[in-house]
Amino acid sequence: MFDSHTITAILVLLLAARVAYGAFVSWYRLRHFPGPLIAAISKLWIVRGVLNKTLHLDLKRVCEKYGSFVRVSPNDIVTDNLDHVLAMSSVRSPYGRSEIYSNVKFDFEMDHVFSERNEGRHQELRRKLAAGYSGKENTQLEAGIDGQIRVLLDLIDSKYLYTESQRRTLEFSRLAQFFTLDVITEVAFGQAFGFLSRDEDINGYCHVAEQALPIFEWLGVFGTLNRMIRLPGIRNLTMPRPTDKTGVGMMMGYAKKVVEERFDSTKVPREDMLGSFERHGLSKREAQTEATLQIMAGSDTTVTALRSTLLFIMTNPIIYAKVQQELDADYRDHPNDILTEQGVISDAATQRLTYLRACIRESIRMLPPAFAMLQKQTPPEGDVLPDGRVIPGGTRVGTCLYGIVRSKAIYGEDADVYRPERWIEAEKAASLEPDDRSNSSSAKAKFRRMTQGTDVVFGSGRYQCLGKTVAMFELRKTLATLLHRYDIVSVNPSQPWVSVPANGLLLQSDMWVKVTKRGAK
Ligand code: HEM
Repeated sequence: MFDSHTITAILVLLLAARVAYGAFVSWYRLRHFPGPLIAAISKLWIVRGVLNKTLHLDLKRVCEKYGSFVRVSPNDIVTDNLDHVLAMSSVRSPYGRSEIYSNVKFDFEMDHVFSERNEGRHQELRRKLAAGYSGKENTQLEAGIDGQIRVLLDLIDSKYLYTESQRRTLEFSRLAQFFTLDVITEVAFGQAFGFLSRDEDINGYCHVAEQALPIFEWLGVFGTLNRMIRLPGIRNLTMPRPTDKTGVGMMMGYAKKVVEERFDSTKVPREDMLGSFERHGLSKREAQTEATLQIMAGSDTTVTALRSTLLFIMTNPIIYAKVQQELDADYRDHPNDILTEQGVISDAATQRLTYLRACIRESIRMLPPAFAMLQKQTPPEGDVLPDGRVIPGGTRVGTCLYGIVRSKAIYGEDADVYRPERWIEAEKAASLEPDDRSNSSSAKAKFRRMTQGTDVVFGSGRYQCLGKTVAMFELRKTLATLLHRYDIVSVNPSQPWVSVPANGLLLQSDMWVKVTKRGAK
């Protein structure tokens, strides 16, 4: 018989063979896709990026090094190929959503439109939601947003202006967070939660939501862990509930209460977003989940765009001067219709502010507020790339967003520079040219490509962000009003803010500014 040493040696050999076999199988599946060696056999490469908070930049770096389709984990490919990214989400694409979308499900009884992986139900949900989100059936959208901008202005005027007698500074990132939460609750429920009017993080909501983001990020990397916390028996302890006093649960409770009041068969639906959802057949239960999703999807994203556009403008004196000149000229030329009843710059007026709109677009390009890979999944039969390589069925293919928005091929040699003028120049050149779709190097094609590359920050095709219209509407009006009314400068130019990636979003803090009121222009 074998002695104990021999048995141990055999066991070690068997174990080593099992590990080697596992590594081989793992590598073999996507062997024709280059990438960091460690990524072929484990998720360690992604884990390192998450730990260092550099994953979005690491992805760009590997796409530059290995080509447009790079393997970043045993079953993950990432691409900076804009055409492929658009094709994966197009209406007729055979790709579907990968399981990472299930990670954003917060109500364990029901998927919302962002977590739904069943294509039929996803389409059905979008059909019920689209009109409400588009603003067409929401006659109160502008007035609702104006009301919150008014609260913001009054708060700044009364508490945060820097004057000769009161040398006060403002931590803008915090106020901006309160503002976007109030706007989105106003838009979603027809009544703002009231963060701004109390100038307070009610029940520590923002704090808890911020703390949760890194946890969600890890759950996204380790899908098994994520499935575990949703198991019956465990989920009651780990998942948010409408009875919670803070965090997502608090918003679920608020949504439940408002929807209960609103979805009453004896009442005629209002002309707002919830009313539109009801008219298009969304059930009461679905409306509660969708309204909570709006808060999750629409606040952290829009607030980053608001803060970053302000940051880019106030730290570029030449750009800042041009923005204010444009605003002042519009004020002089249209004194009677630039402001709404609430003293906010009207949406119609913001359409005339070409330069400001270019600034917003350029900020979204430079610092996309949401940059997770948002992996789609190949159909069971796989996909064949134009170069003949086969991506096997069930492979996750993610977007390398920084590789697209900072692409020199699309945006030119100065792709890393904040230059709003690029949009105005490109649009003008495109408008001077006859339409010729066959010419891919034409000014028209170049402008279209730039637009597609930046629009992809909102996703595309059948998965495109439903809140894009609302977000852009809010950004245009808020920035135009703030920059017309105030001079805003950074208190600490060597570190104007702290901005940290978490779960594919950016979290900012310590954005201290000095706000002074501008005279009549
Ligand atoms: C600058 C602000 C925003 C950015 C950058 C952004 C970005 C995105 C992205 C990247 C997606 C996913 C696309 C995909 O799955 O491929 C998405 C989906 C979504 N967003 Fe936004 N978003 C923003 C603002 C908003 C706002 C304000 C709302 C709500 C009013 C909102 C509601 C949604 C919803 C409901 C979805 C799910 C769409 C679906 O699954 O079909 N977003 N957004």
